[in-house]
Amino acid sequence: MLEIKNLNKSFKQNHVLKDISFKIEKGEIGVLLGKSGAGKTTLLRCINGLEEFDNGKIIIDDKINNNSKDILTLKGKIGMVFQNFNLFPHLSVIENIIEAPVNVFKETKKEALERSRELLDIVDLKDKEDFYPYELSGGQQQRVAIARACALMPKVLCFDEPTSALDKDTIKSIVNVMKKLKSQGITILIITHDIGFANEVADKLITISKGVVECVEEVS
Ligand SMILES: Nc1ncnc2c1ncn2[C@@H]1O[C@H](COP(=O)(O)OP(=O)(O)OP(=O)(O)O)[C@@H](O)[C@H]1O
Repeated sequence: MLEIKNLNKSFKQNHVLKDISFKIEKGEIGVLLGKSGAGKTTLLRCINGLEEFDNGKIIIDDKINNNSKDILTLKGKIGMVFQNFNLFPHLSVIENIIEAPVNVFKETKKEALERSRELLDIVDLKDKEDFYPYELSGGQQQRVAIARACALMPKVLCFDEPTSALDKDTIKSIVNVMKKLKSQGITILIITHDIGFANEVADKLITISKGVVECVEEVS
């Protein structure tokens, strides 16, 4: 579950996020819509702890982040898949996925490898574990990035424009992966300008206009 309560964020005099509040239940997909400059990326960066916010709360299950100093309480609970995937070019697919669990979270390699292979199965890339990012298509790299973010077992997974630069069939495979993750109880938040994709995956459409939540719509 991800809940944002009365979150405010300014860059100097520019009040970019104004009293943002909404909630996405466990295993739901929320999509953030809004014109360029509305504040979507800034909100995602606040949720991920990449940006400090002025006041308000970010709640993930039973953990509360009142401001960025509390982000440690949420560490590992939020995963992020970036628009450019951010894979390590010199590491193979499986090495990319186990890197953070082993080096940052000090899991044993055996443990990390086991879960990574399960994740590669979910993203349908079982046969690509020894490939390097440059040997993969854009959609395959996207799926590796998703598996890597999931390797830390996040409660909430955020995506910034996951379908930009992908063709229709590849988008379909990303939709399938998202639905599988959702069925495992992961809460997902996506920024997209792709309305067709939004309608296909979203349980909730959250529209932001000039830093204000304009409407929250349940999708049946
Ligand atoms: N680091 C920063 N310093 C100052 N102002 C910023 C910074 N980052 C974003 N802004 C401002 O915050 C506002 C919202 O930007 P943001 O990138 O969140 O919009 P967006 O909805 O994600 O837009 P897009 O769809 O074009 O990516 C803009 O007015 C932008 O100029």
